[in-house]
Amino acid sequence: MVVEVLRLGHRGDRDKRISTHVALTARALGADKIIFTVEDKDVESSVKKVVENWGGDFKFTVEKNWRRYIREFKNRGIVVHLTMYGANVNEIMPEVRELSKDKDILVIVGAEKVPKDVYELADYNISIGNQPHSEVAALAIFLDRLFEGKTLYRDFENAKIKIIPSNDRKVVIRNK
Ligand SMILES: C[S@@+](CC[C@H](N)C(=O)[O-])C[C@H]1O[C@@H](n2cnc3c(N)ncnc32)[C@H](O)[C@@H]1O
Repeated sequence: MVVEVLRLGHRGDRDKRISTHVALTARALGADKIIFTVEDKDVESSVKKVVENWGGDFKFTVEKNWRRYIREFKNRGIVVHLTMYGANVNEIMPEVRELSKDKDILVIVGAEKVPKDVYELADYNISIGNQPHSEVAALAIFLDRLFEGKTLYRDFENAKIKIIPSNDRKVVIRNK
């Protein structure tokens, strides 16, 4: 299964930090690729620097024609839109996990108001509770439920920096 995250919208300076966090959270919690719908070279270079230092093969792309991307994705996988209006993640996740055994997943998270047709394009509109919070939190919980915690142990290939988990000190390995 390949997991991709579509970051729908990005309001320039205002969203630089949170959009970067969406991408880093996607990578750290098991997604393979992030797709932005708006170009931002600063965000792109921050994410690429993390990949260069911390390893793995996480992809960063920009797709301005995101509706076409979603439609084409549906030929190979399922589309999940995270929204506070959706069906509760607790009820819907077993079904999504079952489908993920032989299908890829595209997870959509918004920045500002999400256009109405996204709700129709998505196969699943899923809420992480029905209170407004953050796309970073919503994405983190969704991915953690999808992978059932396993990606928290993931090793990233070709990492220049690696942490050895420790309860009482910082242990960092740097590969030249
Ligand atoms: C700050 S919110 C803006 C939402 C916007 N007001 C709207 O009506 O779509 C940004 C994104 O966070 C995610 N989000 C926020 N709260 C959520 C929740 N309770 N469940 C799932 N996703 C949520 C959604 O992906 C949303 O598009």
